[in-house]
Amino acid sequence: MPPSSPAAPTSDTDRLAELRSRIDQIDEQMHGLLIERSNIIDALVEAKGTQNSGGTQSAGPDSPSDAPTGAAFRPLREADMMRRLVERHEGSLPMVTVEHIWREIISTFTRLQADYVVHLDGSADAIDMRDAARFYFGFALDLVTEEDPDAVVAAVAASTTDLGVIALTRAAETPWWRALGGSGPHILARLPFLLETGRPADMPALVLSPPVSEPGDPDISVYCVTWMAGKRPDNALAQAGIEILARHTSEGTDALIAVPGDVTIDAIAAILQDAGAEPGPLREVGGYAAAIDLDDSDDDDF
Ligand SMILES: O=C(O)C(=O)C[C@]1(C(=O)O)C=C[C@@H](O)C=C1
Repeated sequence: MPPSSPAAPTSDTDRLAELRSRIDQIDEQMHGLLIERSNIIDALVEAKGTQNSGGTQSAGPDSPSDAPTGAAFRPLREADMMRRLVERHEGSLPMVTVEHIWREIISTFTRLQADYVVHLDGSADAIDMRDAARFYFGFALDLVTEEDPDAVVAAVAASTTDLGVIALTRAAETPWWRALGGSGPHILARLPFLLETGRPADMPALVLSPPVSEPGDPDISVYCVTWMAGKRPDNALAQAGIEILARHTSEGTDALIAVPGDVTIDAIAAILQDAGAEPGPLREVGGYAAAIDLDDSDDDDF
């Protein structure tokens, strides 16, 4: 028998090798771009002044800052970036996967600017809460589970750097939001940001932070308000696009409401008054970027 010679490459194996080589090139480009992005973040950290505020250590990518986390976070900028990703996206890669990759990148670069931990609401389902926190803040971050929403608020209030995540429960056990606002914690974001039926990490939650240095003008402002027990101004509020995020009723009703940015505080008070709810003073306690509903999109690629 003649010695067998190696099989000549078939056109299929050629094609496979060519595609893998193209994937390697793309991976190299992506890696190079991430390295370039991290170099830009180093310069941005200096420009933003989020470096170590006066300690002996110099802060840089290897030594996260002890500057307030609020100085590092730019939630509205993050929302703009996410909107552009949604607009540009096409093809078979699920949009929520793109969101996840970018959340990991942004969280990592935030972590280079401020050293913080995230306090989680232990009264919520532990797996759902952890999924939401990991999806939004990445896998490198320290998570601390607190007993309940009040303990999360207290932990964020006791720190200049830490964040909190509280599950949104319409009928709340306590009016935990009373301690928000002013120099206390603020609501910074609402999760999830991209809405899609069946998406992973879909537990509705609010993110708390120390006051951010440039809060900007959020699409949705969040207010605390009280009204008379037994009154249900839900429909009147809904007609103005106002959502009751959570409420707690004892002698009166304490509510946390989400209000479109163009509705004034006087207009909210008037709606409640007209509905016979006799509201107390309204206090703004934060705001967030409006979510993007992928199910509503005209684009079939989602
Ligand atoms: O733009 C900034 O101010 C940044 O710090 C950069 C960056 C990012 O990685 O793109 C990180 C954190 C902010 O929340 C927003 C964006």
